[in-house]
Amino acid sequence: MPKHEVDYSLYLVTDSTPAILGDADICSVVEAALKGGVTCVQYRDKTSDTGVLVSTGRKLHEITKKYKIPLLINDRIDVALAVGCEGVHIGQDDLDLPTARKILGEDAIVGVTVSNIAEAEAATKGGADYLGIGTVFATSTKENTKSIIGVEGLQEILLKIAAENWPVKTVCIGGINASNVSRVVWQSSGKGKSLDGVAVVSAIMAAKDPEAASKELLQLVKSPPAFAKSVVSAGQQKRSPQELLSLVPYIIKTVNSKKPLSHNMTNLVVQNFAANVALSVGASPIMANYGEEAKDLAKLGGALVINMGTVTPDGLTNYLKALKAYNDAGQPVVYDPVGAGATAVRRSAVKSILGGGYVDVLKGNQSEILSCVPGGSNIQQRGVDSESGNQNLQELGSAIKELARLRRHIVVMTGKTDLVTAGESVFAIENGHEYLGMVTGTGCCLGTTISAAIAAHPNDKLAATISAVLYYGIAAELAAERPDVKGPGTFVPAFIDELYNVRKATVKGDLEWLKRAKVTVTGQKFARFSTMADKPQRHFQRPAVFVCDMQEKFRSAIWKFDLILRTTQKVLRAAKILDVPIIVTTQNGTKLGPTVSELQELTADAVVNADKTAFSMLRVPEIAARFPRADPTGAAGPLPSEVAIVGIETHICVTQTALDLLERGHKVYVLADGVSSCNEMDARVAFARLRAAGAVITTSESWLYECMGDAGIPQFRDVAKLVKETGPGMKEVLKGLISNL
Ligand SMILES: Cc1ncc(COP(=O)(O)OP(=O)(O)O)c(N)n1
Ligand SMILES: Cc1ncsc1CCOP(=O)(O)O
Repeated sequence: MPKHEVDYSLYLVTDSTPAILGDADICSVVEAALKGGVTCVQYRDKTSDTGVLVSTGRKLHEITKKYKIPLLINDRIDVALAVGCEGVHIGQDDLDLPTARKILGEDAIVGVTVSNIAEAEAATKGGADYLGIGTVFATSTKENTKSIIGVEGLQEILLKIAAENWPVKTVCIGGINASNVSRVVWQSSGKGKSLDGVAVVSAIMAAKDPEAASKELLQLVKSPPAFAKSVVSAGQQKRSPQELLSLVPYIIKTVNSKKPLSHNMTNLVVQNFAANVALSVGASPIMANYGEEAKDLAKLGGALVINMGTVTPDGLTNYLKALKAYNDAGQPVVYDPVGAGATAVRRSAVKSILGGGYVDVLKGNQSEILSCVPGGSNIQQRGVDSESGNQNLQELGSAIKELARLRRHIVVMTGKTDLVTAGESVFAIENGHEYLGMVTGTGCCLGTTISAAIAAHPNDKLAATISAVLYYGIAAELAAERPDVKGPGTFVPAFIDELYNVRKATVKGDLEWLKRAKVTVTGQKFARFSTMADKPQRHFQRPAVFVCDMQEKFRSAIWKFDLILRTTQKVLRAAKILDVPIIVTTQNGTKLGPTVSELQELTADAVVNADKTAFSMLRVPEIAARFPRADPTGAAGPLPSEVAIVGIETHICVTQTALDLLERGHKVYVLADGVSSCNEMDARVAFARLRAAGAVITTSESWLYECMGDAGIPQFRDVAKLVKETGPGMKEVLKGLISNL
């Protein structure tokens, strides 16, 4: 097998010690593991003499050859030569890489252990085929490990490899097993960086059934963990503050109606305060610090808050148990690293928690968040200034953006200006009051408020988090302004009241409070919340584009498919310019193929991209959740969306989607130059039906101009340019598709 084709997905490293192998036979264990799907094997035997190493190595090679899987020898180049196997794995203290390469030749596979960027660079430049990155987690299999690097150390090395485009494969090693493998693989991928596989010893060599263990591990390597299904998408991050503001009432109302569980593992000082805040914001609090309970609690659809304000060794064990339980259940977690940089114990607790699971939201003040930057932050802690052009605010924004990207979660940095990011835009929120900083526990209770919002909105955690921060800050302003509030002491009960009052007002449709919102993308002007009565910035308040089932298999069957494809491309390009969310579906993708290749890149940022079997796109739960029953006043539901539909087939999926949207009170634009059916007549009849049902049948160009509403909007020039560029082609589309409708 050419070495560039080696699959490192599940790399078995053997161990012959009784503590791991027991009395099993190494060859039988390796063969069982190969049957289970192991993709690469390393013979690692630290105790046998050379004769045994060579004879066992030869036996193992006979077996691995049968499965067409490469065999490597740990440390010993002489043994690898004697066995005639595919290569070696060398550590930092073994024979050097150039010598190994010289002896074994270019065709041999040479892997090198690395635990930091400098070692990774030297090994890559020295011609290593792959890097064994570790030790990730402490493991009893190898006690004399130089450094435990955690998932963060692993991520840092992978990021560097991606940034430098180093041509080297990567596996991680150390403490990898079925309970953490999909998380580690997932946390190590994204933004160009990824692992090629994982290396394990005890998870297979010590397993009762090595074949079953290998099968399970391989499956876990290839499947994302439960919590990955609802991470913030690129499309969600591109929304404007205005768009996010318009979601706040809906988010607060959903917390009110769902009453989600807010499971607080919080410090001794704020237990009571946090429980009362949870009740005021409409959540159902449980203050449960015993980790064993978390498995059951995680099944109740809520969110977990880990607040390490009064951390203890027992507390840490309990946090890690709860974190795992919520991760396994795919339920969200907020982590508040209280006092993170203050003591060595807390610094180590931060590492354990961030390395021990996935947190959806990391929330803390400036110094706490900067203490969570791997390797420490270079930013001088000067205090957050409110000016949008402020240098420090920009710097802090960049630091938390990096942090959010690295861990693929949301970061909330509180201060005079609160900053929120999921790795792209940094949203700055300037609501709140100085009393918040004069009362113990207000920061902690923001974590509780965020937990309620993300539990109620697991599919849009960014909007939920921003809503929670705004709601909390504005309630504080309202409380501080009350005549009965004389200082921090009287502020506390008033604040709890105002959290309650704002929620109740929102449920009744009174959104006056939200006009105080000051949210912006750092460096830009504040967005203002506008009700429908205020002058909208864009003609359409809540536009969206639905791309229905534009799949490979339909290409030849659909009447004028190539023409509707051109329209779809134009509409999607315009949607990107206008920041209009894109929703995509495929119908029975395994059978009918993916979305056509021409639309892959244009739909990469779609806020939903789902496969379905039902004909209506609204039957996809994720889409249905985004387009619930609307209310034109915004009082009894979100404001109506204005949805443009392109895709196929006009008389089936497009029709059913349009009817479902209309039934939920949304406005529907069916773009006649962007939809089609196999049979032209079916499409014509469908148009008549849709028009009668209240849909607007129009052209893409008309919809785009209506969507913009005003040539004064900043995006107008780009959209007009796009329309002009595609003009001649579109004439053909219109003639071909709708001249005879
Ligand atoms: C795939 C893989 N990665 C790392 C190691 C560790 O090798 P080394 O540093 O030489 O330590 P020992 O294995 O000799 O204890 C490995 N063996 N395989
Ligand atoms: C060989 C090696 N190198 C770093 S950790 C390790 C042992 C990994 O063993 P396990 O998979 O049982 O944790």
